[in-house]
Amino acid sequence: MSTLSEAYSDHPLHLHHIIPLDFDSVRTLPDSHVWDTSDHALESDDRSSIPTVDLTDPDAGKLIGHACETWGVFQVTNHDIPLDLLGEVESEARRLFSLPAGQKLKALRSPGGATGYGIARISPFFNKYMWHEGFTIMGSPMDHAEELWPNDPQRFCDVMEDYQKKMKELAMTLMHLILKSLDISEEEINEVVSSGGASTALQLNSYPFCPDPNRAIGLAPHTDTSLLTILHQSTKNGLQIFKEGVGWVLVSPTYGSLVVNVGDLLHILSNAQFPSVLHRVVMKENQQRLSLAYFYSPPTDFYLSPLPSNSTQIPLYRSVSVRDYIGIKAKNLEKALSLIRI
Ligand SMILES: O=C(O)CCC(=O)C(=O)O
Ligand SMILES: [Fe+2]
Repeated sequence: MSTLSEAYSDHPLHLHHIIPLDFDSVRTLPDSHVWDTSDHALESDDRSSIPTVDLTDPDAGKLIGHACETWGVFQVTNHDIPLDLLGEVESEARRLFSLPAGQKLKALRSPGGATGYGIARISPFFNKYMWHEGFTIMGSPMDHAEELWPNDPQRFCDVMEDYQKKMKELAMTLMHLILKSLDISEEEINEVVSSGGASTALQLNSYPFCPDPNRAIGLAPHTDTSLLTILHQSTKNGLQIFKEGVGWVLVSPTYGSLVVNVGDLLHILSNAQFPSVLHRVVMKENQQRLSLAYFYSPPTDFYLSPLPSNSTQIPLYRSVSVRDYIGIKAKNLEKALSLIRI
């Protein structure tokens, strides 16, 4: 079975699309990082209507299905992820990003690699750089942790592995509820969501203190490639989602709740019933912001097509393997979905 790492190795990046700026060394915003931010403050005050679903609610499945259909994003509470663990992962991420730039570069993602330290994978599609540094983990981060902390790599690994295990369970629970809401049979659900096979990645994101936040962007607008993404944000604002007919809506961090968003693969599976939500990170606060994004997808050799419960409808997308879709997205970014549209 091919892995997510192999899927990314087919699309190597240039080093200038991997190496972050040494954010501590600059006192003014370099021209390379200046964006047109004129619409960043144009936020809808519809924020209170992003649905929040209590996972212990007997109607959780229906509410989640409705949220996926109307918003493509919701917040989830009572998710069983210990708040202490969320705090520990955040503090380990903070410890990592606080290292001197030279130290972080020891764990730099390789050009054909998928894991390690580097800037956002969407960077090659933009002519300016984002005010962002990230660290990608798939399974054990031991190799990179040894480069960062030769004397004490274990603590980081233990926390990250525990978090990925719990996130995977939560992602599977959510996927079951979501697919059930589409009237998919248990058998078909188990084909998509099986504990043995999944492609997952944990992305630690840091948006460092910025000398001129009003002219910078944290993360440019994009959709996630995953089936779904589960996001924890630190206490700082910045994440906005785009809702058709409404505009950009701020998703304020709420203590203890996680943000769940539909990605491209679930959009395809739902035959476009669920929007793959466009989102971005704007620089709203004059302090570092952290987020932890967990991406959940089927195995890379899994073929996705709109699910049979939608067979009364005309399928809007052709069948595509996860690996091939990752390739199409790596080359075409936001045009990827239109390229597999029937
Ligand atoms: O930092 C955030 O709130 C969003 C991160 C994100 O969109 C991503 O990692 O794909
Ligand atoms: Fe994202």
